[in-house]
Amino acid sequence: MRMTVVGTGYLGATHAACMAELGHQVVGLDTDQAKIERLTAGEVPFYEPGLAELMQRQIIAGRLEFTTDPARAVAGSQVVFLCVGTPQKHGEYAADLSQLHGATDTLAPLLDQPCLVVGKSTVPVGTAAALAERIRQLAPAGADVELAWNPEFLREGHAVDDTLRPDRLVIGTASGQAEKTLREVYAPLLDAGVPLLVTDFATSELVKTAANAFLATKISFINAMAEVCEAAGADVSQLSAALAYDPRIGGRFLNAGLGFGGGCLPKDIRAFMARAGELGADQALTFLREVDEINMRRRVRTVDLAREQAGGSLLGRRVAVLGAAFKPESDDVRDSPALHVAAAVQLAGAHVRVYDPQAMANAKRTFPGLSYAGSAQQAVEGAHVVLLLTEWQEFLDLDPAGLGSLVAERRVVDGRSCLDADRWRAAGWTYRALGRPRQG
Ligand SMILES: NC(=O)c1ccc[n+]([C@@H]2O[C@H](COP(=O)([O-])OP(=O)(O)OC[C@H]3O[C@@H](n4cnc5c(N)ncnc54)[C@H](O)[C@@H]3O)[C@@H](O)[C@H]2O)c1
Ligand SMILES: O=c1ccn([C@@H]2O[C@H](COP(=O)(O)OP(=O)(O)O[C@H]3O[C@H](CO)[C@@H](O)[C@H](O)[C@H]3O)[C@@H](O)[C@H]2O)c(=O)[nH]1
Repeated sequence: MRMTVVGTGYLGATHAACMAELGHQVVGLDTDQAKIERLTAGEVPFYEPGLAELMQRQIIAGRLEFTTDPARAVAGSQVVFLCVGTPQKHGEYAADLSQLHGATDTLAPLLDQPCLVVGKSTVPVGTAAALAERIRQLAPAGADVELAWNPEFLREGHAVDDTLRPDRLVIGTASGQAEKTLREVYAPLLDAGVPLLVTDFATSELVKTAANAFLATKISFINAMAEVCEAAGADVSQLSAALAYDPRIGGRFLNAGLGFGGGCLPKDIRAFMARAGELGADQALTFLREVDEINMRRRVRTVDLAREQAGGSLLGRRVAVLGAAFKPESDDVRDSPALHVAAAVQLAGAHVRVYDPQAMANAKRTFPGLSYAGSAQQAVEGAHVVLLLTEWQEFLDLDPAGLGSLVAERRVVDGRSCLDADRWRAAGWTYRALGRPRQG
């Protein structure tokens, strides 16, 4: 099937390559000329394991191409996926839908043949219904251009696998024809047993925001427990491990630490609250404000721990920050807790040096005022405190004894509770982690 993927960022580039992998003829469209040039050359403009190889294979096979030309992109397409960004509005909780409206206003007038537009971006409930109406008005093919909503659940760092082997597919549509088309698009996945749920527009939009709200709540729940553990002298890592044995609770998304960031969870729970308010259902989601606040307090508490480790003041102290990405296996620094903490520690008067295996370029662009090192070893040289803020495998593999010979003082804050505390203590380090006792 010939299809267009509009927006070739973290979601769209992955989706385009994976649709080609399923055997479709795919054109990726973006307004960013530089991005399209890199993609055309088979270069993925961000770090996502396995994506470059897949993309290059599909380009060579002639199933995948990229363009900035909207008319060329949609010519002859039976399906147009919308994968543009829906960031948080500046200074507000609500989602900024301008990319979505911009893409629709450009593309709909070009749709003069029957086709299916499929929204994948994360949107406030009610967006799809309004967009369907707008597309019908603008498209020369009128009612022959249908809309379906097909939210995406992929995680960065696992994007290819999550797209080719999703837990489920959700399709919001009122049209039997739209469902039939999407069943064809995803036929190899459905044949492999991936569950498909067909809902109305509103439910499909809500499944996505509810899923992210639940995940954020689970993380903030365990981080709230970490606060109590700190007050009571208990250990949140042991608590979480014990809770995980109950299959009704489960151990995933129960890692206490610096909390959630990235281009999805923080902005999605805020947009969800804003939309619920518009619908008069704001009371239903007041707990998400607490979820957000618990999460942001983890960043403040990490700076406090750094200060404690520095002997009461960060002024003039050298602090190494290991990690800049919002999570490992990604170069994404959108709302990165690691960089937030690094900037706050610098603001408190410390000399900060940051290192990340993949996110250096994005970090430098976003926080040009921070200093950066070329390796973990370079970052920790002469440091009074080491902050581990993103749990890259490279950092878990560090030898605490070897690292200890490079620092001025062996003091570490494990912001992700991911290091072997006993091993670090045995190598002479003062080890601190959120929600865990000083010793033991
Ligand atoms: N990143 C993820 O892991 C992920 C996962 C699931 C859902 N989502 C959702 O998917 C959407 C996209 O997220 P992302 O992380 O890929 O964002 P992104 O910012 O990386 O990518 C968006 C892309 O859209 C392009 N764009 C903007 N306006 C355009 C237009 N008019 N025509 C063509 N291209 C245009 C931008 O240049 C950019 O390349 C968001 O709604 C997000 O919430 C993201
Ligand atoms: O136990 C945990 C698990 C995660 N995190 C943090 O939570 C954030 C988000 O992690 P993750 O959900 O793995 O990353 P994303 O790639 O942002 O994926 C989320 O957001 C996407 C965009 O909406 C959805 O598609 C995914 O299903 C959803 O998991 C990161 O900062 C993690 O460090 C924790 O602090 N503790």
